Amino acid sequence: AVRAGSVRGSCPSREWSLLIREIRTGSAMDNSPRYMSQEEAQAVDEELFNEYKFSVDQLMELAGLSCAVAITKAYPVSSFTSNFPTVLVVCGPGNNGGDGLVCARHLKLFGYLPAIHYPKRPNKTLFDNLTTQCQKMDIAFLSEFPQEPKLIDGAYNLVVDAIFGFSFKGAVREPFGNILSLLKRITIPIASVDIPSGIVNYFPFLFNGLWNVGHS
Ligand SMILES: NC(=O)C1=CN([C@@H]2O[C@H](COP(=O)(O)OP(=O)(O)OC[C@H]3O[C@@H](n4cnc5c(N)ncnc54)[C@H](OP(=O)(O)O)[C@@H]3O)[C@@H](O)[C@H]2O)[C@H](O)CC1
Repeated sequence: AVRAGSVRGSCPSREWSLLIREIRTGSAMDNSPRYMSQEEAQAVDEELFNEYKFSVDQLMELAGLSCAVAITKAYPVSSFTSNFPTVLVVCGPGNNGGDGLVCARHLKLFGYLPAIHYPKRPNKTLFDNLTTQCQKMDIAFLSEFPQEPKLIDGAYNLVVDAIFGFSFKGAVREPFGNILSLLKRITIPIASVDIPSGIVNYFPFLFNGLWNVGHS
């Protein structure tokens, strides 16, 4: 459901080589994620929607909850050095962003202090409702993204990247280009929902048709 890592320009080579090995083998280590092709993922989607009658709301709730649970294991509140377990959740314009809204809600229930940046909101009831639910839980929405990496490092313990999932393509458009370039320069960890945003641009030859099956 969630990948710990980053889209940093100077990511440690060991992290990248592990990632590449996982992608190539699909099972490099115990507990490593499995991967399927984009076509296989679409076929699973079709089956879940058409044959098993799941709704997108259901799948998104499971995805967001799974991400929040994964974060409690990878980044427990007790591991933070700050007294305030703040987390910045950055949500994109598609369903990956919806996963992030659900994740933020569950993080709050798990004792974290999430804040959300959601700069491009789709005009759909599903996303309006998820936004309302977060607001009703007193989760702050930041209208502006902090423009200095040190401001993010100083105010938060973790960033949840729910910007782009498997429908990202092409050169990144604003305001997300600016956001990704700032996230490359922060030092706190980034937990990515489904796949690290922007990583396709780093390894297009690897990501041609390969996607994490753990996203839902
Ligand atoms: N399959 C499942 O079981 C579930 C998956 N979930 C999650 O949903 C995402 C995939 O969601 P989708 O909406 O298809 O895609 P994204 O979240 O990646 O967002 C697509 C939008 O992003 C914008 N976009 C695309 N490329 C760029 C770019 N280069 N620059 C800027 N913006 C870009 C674009 O929006 P526009 O408004 O700009 O047109 C796309 O529409 C999957 O990864 C899972 O995380 C669900 O939770 C349900 C279950």
